Amino acid sequence: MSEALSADVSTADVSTVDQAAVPTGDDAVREAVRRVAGARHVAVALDFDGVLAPLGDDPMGVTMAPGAADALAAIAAHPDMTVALVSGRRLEDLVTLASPPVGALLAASHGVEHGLVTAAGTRTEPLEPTEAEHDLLARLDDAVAAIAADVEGAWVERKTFARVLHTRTAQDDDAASATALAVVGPADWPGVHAIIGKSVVELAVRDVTKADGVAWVRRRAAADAGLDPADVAVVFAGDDTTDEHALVSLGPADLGVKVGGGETAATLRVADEPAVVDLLRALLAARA
Ligand SMILES: O=P(O)(O)OC[C@H]1O[C@H](O[C@H]2O[C@H](CO)[C@@H](O)[C@H](O)[C@H]2O)[C@H](O)[C@@H](O)[C@@H]1O
Repeated sequence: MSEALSADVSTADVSTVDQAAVPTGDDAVREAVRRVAGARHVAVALDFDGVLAPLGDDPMGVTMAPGAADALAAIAAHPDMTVALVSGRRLEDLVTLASPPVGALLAASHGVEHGLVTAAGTRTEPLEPTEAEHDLLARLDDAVAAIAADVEGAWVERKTFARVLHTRTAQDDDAASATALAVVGPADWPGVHAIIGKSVVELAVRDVTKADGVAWVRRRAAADAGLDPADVAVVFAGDDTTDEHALVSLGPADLGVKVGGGETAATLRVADEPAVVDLLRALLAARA
C-alpha cells in the first residue's frame, strides 16, 4: 500500500525495529520463557485468529489448534497466572469459537468489549452503539456493501462497533482494489477508525486498539491478584498488523511474540499456531 493510502489507517510504527534481530528458534523461546516466568504474576493475553486458530475462508468455521484449549485451561487454573483473549472478534463470537475456560478475561472488538468467563457463563457489561454510532454504522453498511458488490469473493462482516470488508476469497488484484476503495472512501470519514488486517479492512466507530485491550487485561489481572499492575508481566502473542498496537505498548518485563512473518515490534518470533501451543506449554512448565 502507498504512503498516501495508509495515511488514514491506524498502524503501529515498527519501522525502527531491526527485523533481522527479532530472536527466533528453540533457544530464543527458552530464554524468553525463562526471563518472563520469574515475574510475580504472568498474564497471558492472546490474539485468536492466526495465533490460536489457523486462518480460513469462513470466520465462523475456524477451529483452535490441537492442544490450545488444554493450554488455556491450564493457565486459567494456575494461581499466579491469568489467561486472556485480546481479539478483533465480537465477544459473542470469541466465546463461541474459543470456548474459553472459566476465569479467562476477554477483550473483544480490539478492547471495546470486556468479559469474564464464569461457571455460570460469560459476565459482560452490555454495550450498545450510541445513536451517532448507529447512524455511522448504517452509512458504512451502504458504502462497504457497494464496494463488496463489485468484487467477486468480497463480503461484509457486521460487528457491533464495526463493519469489516473481507477479501480473502477474492482474486489478489480485486482484493487490492477493493481495499484501496475502502481506504480512500469510508476509512477517511470523520469518526471512522480503520485498521487493515489480513485480507480485511475493519472500519470501526470507536477508536480502540489492542493496546487498550492489553492495558485492561493487565489492570484486571493485577486487581484480581491484589498486585500493582507493574508486578504483572504480560505475554502477548499476535500475528497481524492489528496486534502491533499491543506489541509496541509492552514494557521491558513483558514478552511480545509475533506469530509468523512480517514486520513487528515483538521480541520473539514463532512460526505458527502449534508453536504458540508449545510456547504456552513451556511457560506452564517454567511456572510449575
Ligand atoms: O484479532 P483477531 O482475533 O486476529 O481477529 C481479527 C479478525 O479475525 C477475523 O478475520 C480473520 O480471520 C478469518 C478467519 O480465519 C479470515 O477469513 C480473515 O481473512 C482474517 O482477517 C474476523 O472475521 C475479523 O472480524 C477480526 O477482526
